[in-house]
Amino acid sequence: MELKCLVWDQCNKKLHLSELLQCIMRVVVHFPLKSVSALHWGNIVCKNLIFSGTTWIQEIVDMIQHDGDIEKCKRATTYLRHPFIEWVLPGPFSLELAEAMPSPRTLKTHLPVQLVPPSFWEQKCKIIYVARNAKDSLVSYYHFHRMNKNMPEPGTWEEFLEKFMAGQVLWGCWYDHVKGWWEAKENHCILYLFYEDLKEDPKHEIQKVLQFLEKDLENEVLDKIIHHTTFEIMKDNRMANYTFQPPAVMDHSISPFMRKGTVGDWKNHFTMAQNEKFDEDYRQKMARTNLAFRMEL
Ligand SMILES: Nc1ncnc2c1ncn2[C@@H]1O[C@H](COP(=O)(O)OS(=O)(=O)O)[C@@H](OP(=O)(O)O)[C@H]1O
Repeated sequence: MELKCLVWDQCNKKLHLSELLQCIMRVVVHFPLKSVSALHWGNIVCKNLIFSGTTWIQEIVDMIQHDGDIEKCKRATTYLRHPFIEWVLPGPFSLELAEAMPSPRTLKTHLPVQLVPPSFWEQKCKIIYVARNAKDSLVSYYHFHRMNKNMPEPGTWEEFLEKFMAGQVLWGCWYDHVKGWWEAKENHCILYLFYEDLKEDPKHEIQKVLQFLEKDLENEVLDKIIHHTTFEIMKDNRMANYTFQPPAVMDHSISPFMRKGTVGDWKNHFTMAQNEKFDEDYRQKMARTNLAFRMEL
């Protein structure tokens, strides 16, 4: 609750994005909102989500944009192919990378809808949002905190569960994030996908992406994209599985980035009591939306 107020208060006062993000995400971001707004982004496809299959949709979009050419999609790591606009990385700054790329560029962001640079809307960027059910997102996020040394210590599973429910995690409150983007799709160019649907029927969901990006590919190429973007293949793809990060940043021996890639792993983490408490809280927070998730397939 506190975090949510902080975001809105500071947005209303038009503070710099860097100040906002330092508060919210405890990372240092060097570009102020003004300079981001002033950029001409062109026709960008970007993905906005919170620990829900970003890397997966990035690979799908890249394969689509390169007509299923696997070698071209292995030209660089995920980070370099798709600048992560709010994250400061060693090496070239994400924004510089983005500016050097020809349109249509593909960018990555986890920002909640109210923090997206206004130019995204002004330039009518195409946005693909992938949402994942809260319980699996939470489990995945917890393990990511354990293995990623740039993230705050998650504490115990029980402690992290409480923080998640309270929205006291990086990129803010899951409930507000998914609802915010769900509402925004009524007025903007947003394709809202669900991780569970992608898992259940990748062909159907990738066809939606093709249509959204106004691309037409042969059936054979589509099958190639489906295969190349399966969990098993991506787990072995060094350009997508984050093993390119040194262990001091991501320690895959604690928990691999490509961990399980399933729906329903939350059942291996929640106790019965935790599940009941979570469900009750969830009902309240999601009461006034028609946005519905599947917790299992
Ligand atoms: N191809 C494919 N199929 C199924 N699942 C996949 C795939 N690629 C990534 N993943 C899973 O997505 C989880 C990581 O989420 P993100 O990519 O959004 O992480 S990040 O926020 O961008 O760092 C993480 O989920 P968990 O395995 O449940 O932890 C990844 O395994």
